Amino acid sequence: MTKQFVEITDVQKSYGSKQILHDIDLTIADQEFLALVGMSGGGKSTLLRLIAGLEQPSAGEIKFANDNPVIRVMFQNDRLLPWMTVLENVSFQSNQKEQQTEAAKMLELVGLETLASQYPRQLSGGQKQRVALARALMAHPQLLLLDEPLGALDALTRRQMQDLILKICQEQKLTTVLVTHDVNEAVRMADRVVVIRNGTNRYEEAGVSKDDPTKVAVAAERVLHDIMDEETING
Ligand SMILES: Nc1ncnc2c1ncn2[C@@H]1O[C@H](COP(=O)(O)OP(=O)(O)OP(=O)(O)O)[C@@H](O)[C@H]1O
Repeated sequence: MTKQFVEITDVQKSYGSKQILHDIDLTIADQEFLALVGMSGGGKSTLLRLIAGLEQPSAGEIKFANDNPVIRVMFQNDRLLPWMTVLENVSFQSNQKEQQTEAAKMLELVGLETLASQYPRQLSGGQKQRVALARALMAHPQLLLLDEPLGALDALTRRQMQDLILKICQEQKLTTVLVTHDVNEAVRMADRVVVIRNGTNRYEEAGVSKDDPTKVAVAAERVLHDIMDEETING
């Protein structure tokens, strides 16, 4: 049987009297790559923040298979510190030799070893996101949460980053949750695509062959249709 990593039961989240999420029931398997898609404002980022423990559910529970799992979040905004070099951003400016060696290793993993002494302003958007990824990996997370991390990138860089993230998640045996507006990206990257609709997870699409563009396109169209299918929502 597949090992579970996160079990989300009957979760609800409200801000004041405004209910954002309800009846969220979702299990994420160990080393699974899950994508969350849905209408803008539908609560995807809220769910990610709940999983990250940055916020608490109003009701229900989120349980992890092991105590105190190491979780890191990567956002659309790279959140790099402009006055620090790439290496310092990744090593948290630690002068400890071990920390620096580890940071250099992480930079190599994301293909940026030659840019260690540059400053964020000298980097392209894609390179900055690689630094952000290296920084997230420094903690050796078991769960990597990606909140639209590639949203600001051009199509080609975005595709390269998708491949890099997939490769690293596989190599590092990470459990990953990706929030994205891009349904094609979700279908292409994830083992499972969950649609958040009307405040809950009502629809799931299993991953398709990532190397078959036709299958990806067909599955993406199906997911898109489901996100927008008002009749099904009300029915
Ligand atoms: N701290 C907060 N206080 C009050 N309302 C909030 C707060 N955070 C989010 N919301 C509201 O919750 C709803 C869901 O927001 P969320 O960012 O989770 O959606 P999303 O699906 O990630 O949207 P998008 O795809 O546009 O990023 C929105 O209506 C938003 O205004």
